[in-house]
Amino acid sequence: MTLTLPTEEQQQALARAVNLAEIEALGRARLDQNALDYYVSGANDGHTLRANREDFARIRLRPRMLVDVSSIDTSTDVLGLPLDFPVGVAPSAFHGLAHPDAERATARAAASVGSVMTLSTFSNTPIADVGAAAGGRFWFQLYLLADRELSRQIIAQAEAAGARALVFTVDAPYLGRREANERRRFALPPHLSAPNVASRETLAGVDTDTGSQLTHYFQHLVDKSFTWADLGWLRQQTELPIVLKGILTAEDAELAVQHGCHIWVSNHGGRQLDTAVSALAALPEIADAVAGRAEIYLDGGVSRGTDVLKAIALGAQAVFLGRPALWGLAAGGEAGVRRVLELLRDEVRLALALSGRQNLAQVGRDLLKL
Ligand SMILES: Cc1cc2nc3c(=O)[nH]c(=O)nc-3n(C[C@H](O)[C@H](O)[C@H](O)COP(=O)(O)O)c2cc1C
Ligand SMILES: CCCCC(=O)C(=O)O
Repeated sequence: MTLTLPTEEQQQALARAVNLAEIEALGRARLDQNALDYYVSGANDGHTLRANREDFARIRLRPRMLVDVSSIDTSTDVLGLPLDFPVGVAPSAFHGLAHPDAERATARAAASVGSVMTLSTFSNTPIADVGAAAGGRFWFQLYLLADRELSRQIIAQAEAAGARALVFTVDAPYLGRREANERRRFALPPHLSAPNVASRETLAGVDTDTGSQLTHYFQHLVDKSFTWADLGWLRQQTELPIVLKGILTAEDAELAVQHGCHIWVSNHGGRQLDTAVSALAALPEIADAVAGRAEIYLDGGVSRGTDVLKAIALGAQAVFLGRPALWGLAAGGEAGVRRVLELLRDEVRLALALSGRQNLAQVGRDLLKL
């Protein structure tokens, strides 16, 4: 289905939305079943998908009183890039399923509020075009392809387009089973392609007889044999900082540091190994193991300003939004993603003030009732 643009009425509803849940409802209403299945799905029974949210809600805060909170500073920086607030956009494939402006809209929105967008290898928009829209505020997410030469070219394109970091996703040698996508045979609509990795013809040639076209497509392209021992190859391909996305244990965090990488704690939004630990629950052991030797980020289940503070209290430098950004994009393109980021920015500011903290440096484990 080719998407229409949001109506005047839908744009007004977006402007009136008071939280991310309301924007999710607006975004969902604009999507067809194919796209909706793809966005909402977790792997298998969705235990990890739910745990990401539940673990944020479970932790209680220990606010301090009678602190001068007349001025609040939400700023931070990630790998030297200043952020107005500690929230970026996680990589997700195929923004063209949500809005005709696709990844360009997401990039512009993130840049306009001093955030950062992570662009997926499987974008519907060429890397260079997103780089131009992002004004330097983008990181590039790499899926390492079995075709190393193609991977090398993709990394070079990301560098040339101004990416500030390479986010290497390590939790998906195979895609997890998103069963709704298999049942209804998820496929990219004919007007969309994945220009960084393959032509539309290649995509169309992938078997769709048995389940999700996406899974077959991915399985056929991605390198499943890559190990820690191969990271040296990746290091040789780029000067950019490398962030390993999908780390869930202290053991892997230690290896990441030894290999000179930064760490993105994530279970891929519950879409890979079901019953894997929630992102928030994985964070403390990782922060303890890393002990300041690398930067740590987190995604999975973030939907409130208090969630952001909890992740920071447990050792994250910043958090990233997967589905919430997609709901914003579906609800209103660039304006929708911007609205999501602005709402969260304002929630972070208020949560800091009501916690008796003036800035993020004052957010530590003593904010939490553990
Ligand atoms: C529709 C969708 C597509 C995704 N595509 C990618 C991708 O291309 N590369 C990647 O590393 N992660 C991908 N992810 C995972 C996100 O980067 C992120 O880890 C996850 O969505 C965070 O959880 P949240 O949705 O609860 O915020 C995708 C997630 C979703 C929902
Ligand atoms: C073919 C792109 C896979 C994107 C992905 O990582 C996901 O759907 O979770």
